[in-house]
Amino acid sequence: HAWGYGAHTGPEKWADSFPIANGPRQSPIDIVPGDASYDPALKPLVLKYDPSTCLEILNNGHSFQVTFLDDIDSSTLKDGPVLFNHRLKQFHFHWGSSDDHGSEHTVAGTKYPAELHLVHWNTKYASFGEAASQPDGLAVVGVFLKIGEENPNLQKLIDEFDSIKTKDSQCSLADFNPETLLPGCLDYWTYEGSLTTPPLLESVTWIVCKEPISVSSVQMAKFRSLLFSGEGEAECCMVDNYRPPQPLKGRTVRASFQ
Ligand SMILES: NS(=O)(=O)c1nccs1
Ligand SMILES: [Zn+2]
Repeated sequence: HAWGYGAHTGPEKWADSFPIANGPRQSPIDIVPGDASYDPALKPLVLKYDPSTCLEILNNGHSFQVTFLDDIDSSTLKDGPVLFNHRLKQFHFHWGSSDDHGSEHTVAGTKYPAELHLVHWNTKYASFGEAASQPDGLAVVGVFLKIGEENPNLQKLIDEFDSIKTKDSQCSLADFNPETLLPGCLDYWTYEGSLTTPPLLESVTWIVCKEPISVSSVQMAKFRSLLFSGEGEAECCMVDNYRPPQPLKGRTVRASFQ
């Protein structure tokens, strides 16, 4: 039966179908700033996004996701810890059932109410699918959400939720600029990890921003009004769609800042 976040399908069960769940470079992790090593050779992140490449917003039964046209180099990630150009494929979120938890990465044990993932693939490969099977195939930028001021840019996505309430629903989304979801400061931690959802492939260079963006408690409640369940099925609120931190297994976390 398909993977999920419920008692019988959740992260503790994923290894049954995806044994890499117990692999050497799994994500997320608890980032301990005191243990991270500042690397002066790390370049600033260069993120250039083109809003016209935004295609649609969808509910895939695990999260809500905004997908981008990735057949040309119009929304890209360069520099930072990566050696090659990467193209934006999609972004999505993970969140909790209340404001005191929900992020996947944690910072010295601190949990945020949600975490944004901007998923990019290395254009030295032909497609996302091929890149996802390579150790240097993907680069995911993680941004924490912290309870505070209402976020007008997130609100543009929340305003579409009535159209994507149930699993496998989608609607078109034009001219959304993901740059509006980035924090002002792009200081980051970086480490070699994996997808945090099955198939848990160990192909991700993680780039986790130190500075969170804001979200209001009311906006978080609207995230929780989405459903894991499909139309006509018993309603199951989309909450706690996060994997907990995994063993570091000797990996080094580098910091782009002192
Ligand atoms: N949560 S994640 O960004 O690691 C991801 N999982 C599957 C595709 S992208
Ligand atoms: Zn994710």
